[in-house]
Amino acid sequence: MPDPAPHAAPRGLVLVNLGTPESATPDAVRRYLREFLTDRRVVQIPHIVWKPLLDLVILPRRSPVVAEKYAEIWMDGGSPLRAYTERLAAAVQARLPAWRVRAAMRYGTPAFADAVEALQAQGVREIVVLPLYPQYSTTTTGSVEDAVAAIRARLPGLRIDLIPDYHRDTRWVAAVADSIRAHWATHGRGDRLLLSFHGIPERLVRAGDPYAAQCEAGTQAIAAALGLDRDDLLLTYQSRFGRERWLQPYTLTTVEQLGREGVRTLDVACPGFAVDCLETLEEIAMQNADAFRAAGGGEFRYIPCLNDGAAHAEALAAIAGDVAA
Ligand SMILES: C=CC1=C(C)c2cc3[nH]c(cc4nc(cc5[nH]c(cc1n2)c(C)c5CCC(=O)O)C(CCC(=O)O)=C4C)c(C)c3C=C
Ligand SMILES: [Fe+2]
Ligand SMILES: [Fe+2]
Repeated sequence: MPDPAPHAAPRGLVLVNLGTPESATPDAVRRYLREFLTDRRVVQIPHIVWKPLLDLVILPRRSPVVAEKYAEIWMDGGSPLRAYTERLAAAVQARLPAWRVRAAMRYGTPAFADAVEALQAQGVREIVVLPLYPQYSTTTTGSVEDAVAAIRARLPGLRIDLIPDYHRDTRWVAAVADSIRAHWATHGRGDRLLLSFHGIPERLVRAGDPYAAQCEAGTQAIAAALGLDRDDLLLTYQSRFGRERWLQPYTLTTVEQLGREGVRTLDVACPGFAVDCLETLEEIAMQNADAFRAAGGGEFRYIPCLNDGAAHAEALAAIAGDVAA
């Protein structure tokens, strides 16, 4: 391939994460949850039933409780999910000088459509969209695909490619394995290693969502990269919402069981989350850690997400570069 012409239009890369409230207040949490939980990719209950339930019961009850949880993890740069995603985009930009890299959120700000339009205004004609979900799910990546379809219809002159998943990409797997090894180098290897992924309803997997299979395949790849057998790792699912049966085993039930068994040191990583957020910093590192100890367990050692670390930025830059090659 010849080098691109010196005045070739720059390529765009949009790293898309879920979204998060603007502030740790009940009002901001309510606005965020309302947008998120009315996406039909996320909740499939007919709106005629779901909207009144959401507005009259779920949001009034949940928003103040969840706002307090956000307040416990809030950072100087705002919500951890947004702050880390923006730092990650800057770290990827540093590795792709010929590109224009932006962070965007599927719900809330910086809005995905605004990021794409800003790139277009900078002269970008080809955009790679990288949802920050290593494993594909209709509930997450599928929703970003909907947003891409809407933009394509509105801006037909743009070429937009989307990376559906990277759960077995060797560079990403190596970055996760290295982060676990680095934790062991500092703290020593724990008695057990558990990988906790965000859950989804089992119903969606039965209907064809590949998410669970990708969590399993990624776990096998991470085990192999660590030189372990698959049986040396536990894979569990967290963050259940609602009454339906979600993917099993549940993280909370498992850590309580491990605590009852008297496990002294438990290492926990969350490789489905690109960056730390409410579901890792509060649910795992606080709630699940407390539950483990209350059940009789010893030390619960949370291994942070890849966040804006060099290995992560390099892996994502390489994954995006492959699409454009
Ligand atoms: C309604 C059901 C939900 C599905 C399905 C779901 C799938 C899903 N979510 C993530 C990643 C994240 N979820 C986060 C928060 C969060 N998720 C749900 C519900 C569902 N998620 C809710 C209601 C919330 C908000 C918190 C709460 O009210 O309990 C976050 C963190 C956001 C933050 O601001 O820090 C992430 C990230 C994945 C990967 C996924 C499916 C695979
Ligand atoms: Fe979620
Ligand atoms: Fe949660």
